[in-house]
Amino acid sequence: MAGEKKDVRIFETDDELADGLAKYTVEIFRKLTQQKSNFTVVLSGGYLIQKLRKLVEPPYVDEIDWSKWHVFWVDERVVMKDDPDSNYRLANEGFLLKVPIPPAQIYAINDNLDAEGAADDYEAKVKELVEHGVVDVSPHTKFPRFDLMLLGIGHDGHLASLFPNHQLLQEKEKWVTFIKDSPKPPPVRITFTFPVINASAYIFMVVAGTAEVDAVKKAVEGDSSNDLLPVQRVYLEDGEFVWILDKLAASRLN
Ligand SMILES: O=C(O)[C@H](O)[C@@H](O)[C@H](O)[C@H](O)COP(=O)(O)O
Repeated sequence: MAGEKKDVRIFETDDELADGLAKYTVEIFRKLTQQKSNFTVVLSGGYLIQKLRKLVEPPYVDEIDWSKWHVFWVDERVVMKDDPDSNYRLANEGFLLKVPIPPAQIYAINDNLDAEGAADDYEAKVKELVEHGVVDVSPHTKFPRFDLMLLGIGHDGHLASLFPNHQLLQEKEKWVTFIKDSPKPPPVRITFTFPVINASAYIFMVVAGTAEVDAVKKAVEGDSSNDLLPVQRVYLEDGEFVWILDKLAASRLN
């Protein structure tokens, strides 16, 4: 994670973090939609969704033109959309149902397909949206360039479904791929690859509580080991990576 601008914002309480996350999301939305009419947002699963709770309340909810939003998932579990493990379901119930984003602009995975089929289908969908000018494209790498990725990490430093020491960390061609042996259950998932993540305009990495303190310290402060965590392998070619932490997640930072 060298190269790009690194920004660390620390909040005292969970409510202040949710407030800050809503405020920065509004700021980025306003900034980017001065030039264009679409705002492409990528969500992870995990507790990120619950941290978006202030964005769906006044004043923030009224500061966004939700008709401009197009919503994607950085990773998804290969389960039915109504399964308790579905990241779509989590986001839908905790966030999307509370805001007027046109349903056709919410891109869930096809839950009738197996992992490989769902990954190919999702990549084809993103390609179509690139062709129609909905999703931008990186002028350097030709990978899709999403406006804002709202992500979380695991205690092992994974992001999306890109886990330590897994061969998917090496994927350089595909936009979307699949995994059948995820160490975090459930095992079968699809995920965006590093080249897609690295093409993003903004990433907000939201971490709260003590579970990921070591991963946060290693990623934010760096270390001399060659054993990079997945989150340390993010290298935004032309973007901004913002850590949004509560004071517990930041408690081991110098
Ligand atoms: O499907 C998933 O498991 C998530 O999308 C995953 O990428 C998540 O963002 C991190 O694992 C952090 O999860 P927690 O917030 O639960 O720690």
